[in-house]
Amino acid sequence: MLDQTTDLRSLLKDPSLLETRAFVAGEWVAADDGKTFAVTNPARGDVIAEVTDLSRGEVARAIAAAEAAMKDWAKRTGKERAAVLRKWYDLMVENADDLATILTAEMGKPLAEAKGEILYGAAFVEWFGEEAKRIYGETIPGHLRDKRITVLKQPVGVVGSITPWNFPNAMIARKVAPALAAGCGFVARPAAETPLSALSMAVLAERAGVPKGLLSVVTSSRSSEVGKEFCENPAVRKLTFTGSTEVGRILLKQAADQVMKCSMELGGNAPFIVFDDADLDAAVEGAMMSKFRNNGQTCVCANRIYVQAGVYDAFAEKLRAAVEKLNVGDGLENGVTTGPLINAKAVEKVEEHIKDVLDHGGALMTGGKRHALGGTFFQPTVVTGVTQDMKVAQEETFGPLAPLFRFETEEEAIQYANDTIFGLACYFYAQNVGRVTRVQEALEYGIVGVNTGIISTEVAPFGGVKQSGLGREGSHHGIEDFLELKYVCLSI
Ligand SMILES: NC(=O)C1=CN([C@@H]2O[C@H](COP(=O)(O)OP(=O)(O)OC[C@H]3O[C@@H](n4cnc5c(N)ncnc54)[C@H](O)[C@@H]3O)[C@@H](O)[C@H]2O)C=CC1
Ligand SMILES: O=C(O)[C@H](O)CS(=O)(=O)O
Repeated sequence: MLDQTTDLRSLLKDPSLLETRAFVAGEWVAADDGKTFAVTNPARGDVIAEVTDLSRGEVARAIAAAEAAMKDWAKRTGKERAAVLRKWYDLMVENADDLATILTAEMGKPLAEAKGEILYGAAFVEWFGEEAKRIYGETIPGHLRDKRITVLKQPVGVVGSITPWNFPNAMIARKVAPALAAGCGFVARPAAETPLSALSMAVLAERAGVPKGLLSVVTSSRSSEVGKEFCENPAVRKLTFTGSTEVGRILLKQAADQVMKCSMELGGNAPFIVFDDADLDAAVEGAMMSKFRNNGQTCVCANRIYVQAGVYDAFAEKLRAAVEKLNVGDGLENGVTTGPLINAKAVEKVEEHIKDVLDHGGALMTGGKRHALGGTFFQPTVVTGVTQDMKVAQEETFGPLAPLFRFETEEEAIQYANDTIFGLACYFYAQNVGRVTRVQEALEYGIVGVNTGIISTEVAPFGGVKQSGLGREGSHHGIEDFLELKYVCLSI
């Protein structure tokens, strides 16, 4: 357990994994002006570390080092790059327990979920290490007898990465792995709430043999300053961002001045549809996993649960029973299924959505209030009688609130589900093959879970349509965004 007297290092098998200095140009550094920012444990509010707080000028140094280091790195063979990534993967797996403890300490998710995230993040490093050996170009039959056409795939250049607090390991891994596999340099700016996970990844990257300067982790509380450096520094040729659509828009506007390649993994508003031919027990299990994973703090969480009229009451009752079995507590405690929310603002968002439902005719089925543990703990909540005009239908709650909407027909469900500016993930439960085919084709989303509430894997393309983002991460598609195509026309 963490508290004022128990230092996080004392919980680790390898205390050297807890780094609080920034990793810049291959060196562990304090800020030039000595500034630091505090990292707190969300379960208790205790400060668990003071981390280097870099300014924009120091970020520029990291970018310059990445540009210099990638000259040799890009010349290495795919197999050579693969060997380094494989070693990094092996070290992540060997140290998974410590990485998970660090992650739970700064983010709050239960240790079992944190361990799952570490292995999920490591899987991207393993996957793209393998992809490094398969960056194939092509030859194209010439358009004239004396012309020979080839297409080369080359690294895009230095990559700037900005990631959120909710998956402080996997969101970086999902970006850095394809970037290094492609031959790029990489500068990561993790969320100020959760920098320790990124720093622990860098400790292991150094041990794995990632060349000095190729990878930097620029910890900073000044997110907009770092974003501007990424968008304005001519050495940066690619920006990869995971976070809210609001911030994604800001970054896209900033990146436009340099016509910079951007990958955007943004907000969601996932519908979860239960048809009357669904396996209800399976649907409840899927809803629980989709809605309450990471305490509802994921961009692919079920944000709206639509249930066909004929099974609405039965589903609602089963869901209530399952929700009331959740065990809310400190993520470092064994058996806890649901940790704290990341901060007070997150609690206020959940309360605002619940109040709006109740003020407009909805009803509380279970939960609804701050948890007796205090702080940012909140009761897992189910509300019923929710309609499309309520806030929770249009905004991402990002917390443990399951709002139930009733619908009559398949057409109505599809219309409601698509009635949003977002298009990241959606889910539905049905068994009729005609319905499954029609619905999966009609839903306007980048990811569709059919009879499952969990879709996260390194082998599939993760990403959204509409205002949920640009590009895809993971799968063999995921490396393309870190490569440029070069067309060579040879006249003989
Ligand atoms: N599509 C996806 O895969 C994911 C989307 N999200 C979305 O992000 C939101 C929650 O995560 P948050 O971290 O609160 O999102 P956020 O968008 O506020 O912050 C994300 C990251 O951007 C940084 N940032 C904020 N303003 C910036 C600026 N002007 N310039 C540069 N960097 C800036 C933050 O410090 C953080 O590191 C939700 O909307 C959620 O759906 C979160 C995780 C995954
Ligand atoms: O940040 C997120 O919410 C993640 O992208 C969700 S997932 O990759 O773990 O599904």
